[in-house]
Amino acid sequence: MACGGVILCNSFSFYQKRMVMSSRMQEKNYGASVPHVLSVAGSDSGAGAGIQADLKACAARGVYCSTVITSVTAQNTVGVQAVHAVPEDFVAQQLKSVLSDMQVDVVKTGMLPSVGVVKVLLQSLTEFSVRALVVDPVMVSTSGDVLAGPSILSTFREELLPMANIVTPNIKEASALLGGICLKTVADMRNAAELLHALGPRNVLLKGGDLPDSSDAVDIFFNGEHFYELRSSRIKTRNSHGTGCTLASCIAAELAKGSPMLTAVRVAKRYVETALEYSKDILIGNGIQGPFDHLLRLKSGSHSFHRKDAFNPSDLFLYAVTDSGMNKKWGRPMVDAVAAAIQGGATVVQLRDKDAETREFLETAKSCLAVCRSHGVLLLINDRVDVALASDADGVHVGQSDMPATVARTLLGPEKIIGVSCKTIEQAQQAWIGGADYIGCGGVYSTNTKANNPTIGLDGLKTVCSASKLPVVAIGGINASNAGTVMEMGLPNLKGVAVVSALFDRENVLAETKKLHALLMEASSSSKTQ
Ligand SMILES: Nc1ncnc2c1ncn2[C@@H]1O[C@H](COP(=O)(O)OP(=O)(O)O)[C@@H](O)[C@H]1O
Ligand SMILES: Cc1ncc(COP(=O)(O)O)c(N)n1
Ligand SMILES: [Mg+2]
Repeated sequence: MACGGVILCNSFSFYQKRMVMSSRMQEKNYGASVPHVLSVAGSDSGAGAGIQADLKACAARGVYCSTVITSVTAQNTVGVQAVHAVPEDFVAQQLKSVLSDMQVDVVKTGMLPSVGVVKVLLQSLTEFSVRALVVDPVMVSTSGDVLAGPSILSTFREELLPMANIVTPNIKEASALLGGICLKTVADMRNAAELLHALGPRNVLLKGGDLPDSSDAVDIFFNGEHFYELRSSRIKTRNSHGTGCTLASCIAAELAKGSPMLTAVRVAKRYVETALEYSKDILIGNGIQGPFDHLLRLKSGSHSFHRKDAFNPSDLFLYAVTDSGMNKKWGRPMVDAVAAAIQGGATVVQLRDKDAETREFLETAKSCLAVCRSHGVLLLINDRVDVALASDADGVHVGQSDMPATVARTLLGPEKIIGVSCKTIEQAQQAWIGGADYIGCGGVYSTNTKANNPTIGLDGLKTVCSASKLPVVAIGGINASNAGTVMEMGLPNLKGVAVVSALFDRENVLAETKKLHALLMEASSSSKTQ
């Protein structure tokens, strides 16, 4: 029986090395090491598969990925146009550079174009210990182009597979490794997985993405004792280029985080399925097989929806905060009220609904967002970071007992807008440190929309505005009778007023918004001339 996986051969020295290294680093206070996968694979210029897929998969799974490039392919969604192998001694140099310096947890292999490259890799693995080796025995691209010829097969079988903690062939690769046997059914796949296991890898995952006539995507996992049939529905999409590379990288990433093998495989399969489902309609390239979006960020067709500019403090000028109770009372859907406020001159809308069920809130957010986007007006969501993310609204507004701005910023990313309700200088300072874009300051006057909310008055507003490093919108009991007074004070950083009842607890939202807008225009021009 062969060695049976890197972990058994080298685990002691790995842990020893890691302990010495990390204590040295900690002494110097450089911080904690992170899970790390080294991908040894080919470059795909179209970036759907190969090294590029591995980098994206590891990034998506929260694992650092270093890369040793074995081959450079000129490739796109049509196929592989040319292959340029990296000289073997240069592959060796890359391996040495990475492994002699960085603490690699798991090595994942993809395209290994020659016997020499496999030998160089195996040599490095004897010099530098890692916890696990994931082998994706890439041979032929889905487009049918050869990435590693049949001369590689015996080295794979006799030298690489025995070192692997897991090998992840697709149907064609399994067939080639087993001398050309025919794989047509799940039963054939089980049989092949067992035969492959006998070659020495600790675990086998035989991927069935290309199994003919299967309505499910079925993979067979075999650990030498048990078979597991991993099934998911087959997603109808052309965008499946790089699924194999991604699956293997994700397995490596999960192993690097410390997951057991079967868990890593299950997570990886679920991840590929999720990414394919998300990306099923995106269009990149004109060939038959497109790449998918590993980071679940590319929104198909949504670019026409995007607002023109980043946050501009003058957007706070007339800030409409909705109230579902008021709109119900007046018998109008939220989206109509929002449309009327925008037509009347509202410059930003905040969707505030403390009672709605999540599904209903999300639907409302999506329909209001469509209206806001078509008018170039920002839509913020009160409190619910999840709803802001799910609807792709422009940001959130959080109160002092909601999610802290700094946590919301981590979840929402750098470009979403975050507003924080503040009553004091300290809270305003904290909002700034937490990465907020503006603060809402109040209640300036007393209001029915918020119970037990002490007012800070115009003096409190002035105190906070003077100290704030962020633009401020005044809130709380503001209406047509007092908005002028607030704006005419000409307070530093005060960019506008936020209004609830004065717009939405009225019969005619359009008329009320227009009135308030006109009044604010007049007040701000008179404060400028003072
Ligand atoms: N259309 C699909 N829907 C869902 N999962 C898929 C689909 N195509 C492939 N997969 C999954 O993606 C992974 C990679 O499989 P496969 O495409 O067979 O590998 P390769 O890219 O190496 O040919 C497997 O887990 C497989 O089940
Ligand atoms: C550099 C490189 N590595 C691997 C693959 C396999 O990916 P797929 O099976 O999705 O074509 C590829 N096409 N190119
Ligand atoms: Mg493949």
